[in-house]
Amino acid sequence: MANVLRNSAKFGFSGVLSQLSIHSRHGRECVSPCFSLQQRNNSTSPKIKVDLDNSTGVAVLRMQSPPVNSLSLDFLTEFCINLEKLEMDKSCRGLIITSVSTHTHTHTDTDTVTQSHKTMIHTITPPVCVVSQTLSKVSSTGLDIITLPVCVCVCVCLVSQTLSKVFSAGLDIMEMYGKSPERCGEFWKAVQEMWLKLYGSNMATIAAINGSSPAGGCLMSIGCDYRIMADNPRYSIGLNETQLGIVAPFWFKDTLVNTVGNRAAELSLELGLLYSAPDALKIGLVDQLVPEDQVLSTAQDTMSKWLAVPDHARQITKSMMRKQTIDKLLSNREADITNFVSFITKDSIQRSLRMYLEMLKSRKA
Ligand SMILES: CCCCC/C=C/C(=O)SCCNC(=O)CCNC(=O)[C@H](O)C(C)(C)COP(=O)(O)OP(=O)(O)OC[C@H]1O[C@@H](n2cnc3c(N)ncnc32)[C@H](O)[C@@H]1OP(=O)(O)O
Repeated sequence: MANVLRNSAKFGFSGVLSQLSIHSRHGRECVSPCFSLQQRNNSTSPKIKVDLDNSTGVAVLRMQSPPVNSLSLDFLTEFCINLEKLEMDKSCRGLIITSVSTHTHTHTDTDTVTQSHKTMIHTITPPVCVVSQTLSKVSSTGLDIITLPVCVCVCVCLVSQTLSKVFSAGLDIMEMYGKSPERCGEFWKAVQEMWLKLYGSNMATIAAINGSSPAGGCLMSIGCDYRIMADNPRYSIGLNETQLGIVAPFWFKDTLVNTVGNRAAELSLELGLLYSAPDALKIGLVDQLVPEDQVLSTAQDTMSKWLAVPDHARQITKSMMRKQTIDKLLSNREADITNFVSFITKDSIQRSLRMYLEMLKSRKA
């Protein structure tokens, strides 16, 4: 019984990890050094960074895909792989999803070198910062220092692009514009997968929304168990699909109805409303507003309350609340993909997307 949700979500996509891996264009598994004794299972990859704190059982997943954390096929693939890894790790009980809080995006690369210096840190004017470390051995007399050449890790941080103040700008519109039906189908399957994994997760999940969160970004937020949003007048959240001339599918709608109720969802979806943080709180689209610099710490404090509830009781209850919604997509996945592909590839819809993209660009000018 305790695994109803997990089994339900896993049924129908066994071997997803391997399928997703071959879809990834980057396909780079993350190997990163351990910087903190508290943390393990850490991974650093181009679009997502995950830190699991072993002492609390809470993982923080940071989206770091400039400029706006849009959900491309590559991003979704990486997201699902990370989620699956955490789901399988029995020591991970809670997941916080957020966007990197700085304006800079970090590319991390690793290399091994041999050196004969003591520990040292070079800070070179951005964009390059080199950190290197070696081991030295002091003789028993304390007079001779035998410096051992050792393999050390060099992290090269390239400040390459700026990440806007967004949680996620939603689905990557470029994945839906001018693409072949096959590619659109592959993309949509990854969108489904992201939602199935998140909405059906056995972990307690909290969205720490530290930026705007339209459409697919909102879906990701309402796929979590709890939402904490930065109280910043610049940020908005909602399922605004109709504003793009497209239609949110039934499982986006169901997730919204489960969160805010039928009437608010109806208004919200038909008008494609994007809510300010206070308005989102008013309709229950988010659960709590806090000053921007407290979003993550509040999520961590809140998570400890969620984890105080015995896992099995929380998981069975979550399953009871969400299983029907999940099963509806599981039993209609192929039809949903077919619908999406035939809808999105229509000339009229492609024209709407082009106009929307032009509008986004002209707003900048
Ligand atoms: C049956 C079909 C169902 C499909 C369901 C669809 C779900 C979706 O999620 S559709 C995507 C909906 N998303 C949006 O409407 C958000 C659009 N973006 C924005 O409103 C803003 O970009 C912002 C508020 C998220 C951030 O604003 P700002 O910081 O001012 O950044 P810019 O607007 O200048 O954007 C920078 C850069 O990024 C491009 N971009 C923005 N959003 C997307 C996106 N969703 N996909 C792809 N690209 C996106 C934007 O065009 C800019 O590009 P450049 O001009 O080349 O720099």
